[in-house]
Amino acid sequence: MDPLSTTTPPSLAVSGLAYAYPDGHQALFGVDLTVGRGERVALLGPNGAGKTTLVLHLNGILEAGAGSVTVAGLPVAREHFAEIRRRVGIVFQDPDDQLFMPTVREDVAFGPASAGLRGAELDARVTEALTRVGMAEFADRPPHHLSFGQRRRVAVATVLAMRPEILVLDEPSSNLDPASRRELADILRSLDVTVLMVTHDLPYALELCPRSVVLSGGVLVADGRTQELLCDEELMRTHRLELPFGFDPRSVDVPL
Ligand SMILES: Nc1ncnc2c1ncn2[C@@H]1O[C@H](COP(=O)(O)OP(=O)(O)OP(=O)(O)O)[C@@H](O)[C@H]1O
Repeated sequence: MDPLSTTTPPSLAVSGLAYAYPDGHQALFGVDLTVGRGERVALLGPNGAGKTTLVLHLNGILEAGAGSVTVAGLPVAREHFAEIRRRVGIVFQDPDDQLFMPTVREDVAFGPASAGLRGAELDARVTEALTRVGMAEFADRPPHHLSFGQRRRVAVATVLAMRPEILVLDEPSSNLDPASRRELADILRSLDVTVLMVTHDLPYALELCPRSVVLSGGVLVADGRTQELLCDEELMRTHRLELPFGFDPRSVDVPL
């Protein structure tokens, strides 16, 4: 056993997190969630469950009404925002929300350059991130000349270039054709990083994430092996989680 394992803090620790929007709508009720280093966890739940609200607490876009969030032991608090935003890399559903520079290279360099990296170190960081998503040969292309699937991979690279502690993906498989979907799954599986993936695509969750948690009505109602949760018919029915017609979660070879 790794002698550090008892002392290294988890990538993410959410404790008693509650939040009400300014209009009074209570979106989260005392959520507890711990994600260990290198885990890949799917965050499942019906529309309006509070998934986005939870994610927006991870890098301080929303401030906890009660409870706490820490990332690798560092509290998500105003005084740590710069470091927290480096540690928590969020890939939004629409890559065009993240790509705004004239070239792919400049987009990927933007974060590390803002953090002070320069010259050869910056170039190496950009190349490393683009190589990890299989987009190195596109470095000098304008992002808007790329396909949607390629832009999503570049959006992942912009986040990886910051060497995040945790990669948070919002619906990573949406709008991808089957080949791009599989390629992105291969990329995500190859990364040595903690992943929290918000998705309604249950087969994708099963393929990529050994563990899932289910949020419903602002409450974390299940936490376990993805395959077991997807086979729990009552859980699935109660929380409006539906598998595609004819899809049998038992038939999939799942990652350990
Ligand atoms: N700005 C806001 N003001 C008030 N209520 C909000 C606001 N944003 C979201 N909500 C409410 O908070 C609850 C949780 O919303 P949230 O967007 O976190 O759900 P979600 O699980 O991400 O849903 P989806 O799967 O549809 O993206 C919902 O009832 C939603 O209507």
